Amino acid sequence: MKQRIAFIGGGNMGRSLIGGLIAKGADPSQLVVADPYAPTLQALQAQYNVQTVSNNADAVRDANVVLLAVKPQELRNVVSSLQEQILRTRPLLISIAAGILATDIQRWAGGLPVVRCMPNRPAMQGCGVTALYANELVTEANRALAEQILGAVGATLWVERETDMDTVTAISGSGPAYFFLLIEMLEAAGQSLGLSPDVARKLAVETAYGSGFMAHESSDSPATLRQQVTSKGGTTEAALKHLEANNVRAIFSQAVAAAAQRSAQLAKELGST
Ligand SMILES: NC(=O)C1=CN([C@@H]2O[C@H](COP(=O)(O)OP(=O)(O)OC[C@H]3O[C@@H](n4cnc5c(N)ncnc54)[C@H](OP(=O)(O)O)[C@@H]3O)[C@@H](O)[C@H]2O)C=CC1
Ligand SMILES: O=C(O)[C@@H]1CCC=N1
Repeated sequence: MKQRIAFIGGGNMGRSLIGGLIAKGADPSQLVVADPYAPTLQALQAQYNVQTVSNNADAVRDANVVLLAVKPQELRNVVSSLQEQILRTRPLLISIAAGILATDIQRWAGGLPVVRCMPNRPAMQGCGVTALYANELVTEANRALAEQILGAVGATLWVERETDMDTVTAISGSGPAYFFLLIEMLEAAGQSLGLSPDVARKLAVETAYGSGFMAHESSDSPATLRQQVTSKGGTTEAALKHLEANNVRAIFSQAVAAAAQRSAQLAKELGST
């Protein structure tokens, strides 16, 4: 069957998924995006030639998949206001919202099955990773369809316990921001030690790219790869000793825990009523 995917929300993540799908060969005529902000729609139309509408109901009319890409705070209103229509057409609902439980979305949708997932922004370049969760209402066909869509823009995996989605969000959903911060910090450090901004940026970005690529391709663990860079009595050892002495691991672990806690808190604040 030819898919018709309606994106509700054309912001950062909606755009990343649309861009990634089109780069992987999706036919733009299969994608429609709804967003209240006209310049967002104009930019998506100009860049990807997808159909754009300002009204969510128009977007879902002929869709067999509705991909919910609005902020968690908007999700209940968005889904509830589409309930009557989607109960008639019965599309597969896929939510990428942080925190919000599949059962809550399902209830707001009048009982339709929902695949909850957590992609990340590198989906835009086709190298994202998405963890998916499905409860018992979701059929094998629903699972296969969700996996096909998210799998077009990167790796996919399923988690069996919904509570794991909070951790997933903290690791891979938010994760690109941690790596971007590291790039920013390397760049700033290079500049403060006298490199020009261009040189510092290029060194930081290329190093992140090369390291990520190497970690992806290598059969060695990240720890082994790190050790291979760290010559005894050398420069890397000096840097890593400083980081370890200042509790970099504990700080990082606490930061990731804070993200996971926020995901769980979003579910409580915005759902389950
Ligand atoms: N950013 C990321 O890296 C990731 C985000 N997510 C999840 O994706 C979702 C979207 O995040 P993100 O793209 O960053 O957020 P953005 O704010 O960039 O995008 C959300 C878009 O939805 C639009 N919008 C607001 N209200 C409605 C509505 N009623 N109907 C249709 N569209 C609406 C917004 O318009 P306007 O700006 O005018 O309000 C905006 O363009 C969130 O739930 C987030 O948890 C998941 C993985 C990664
Ligand atoms: O920061 C957020 O809440 C969203 C979810 C994961 C990435 N961005």
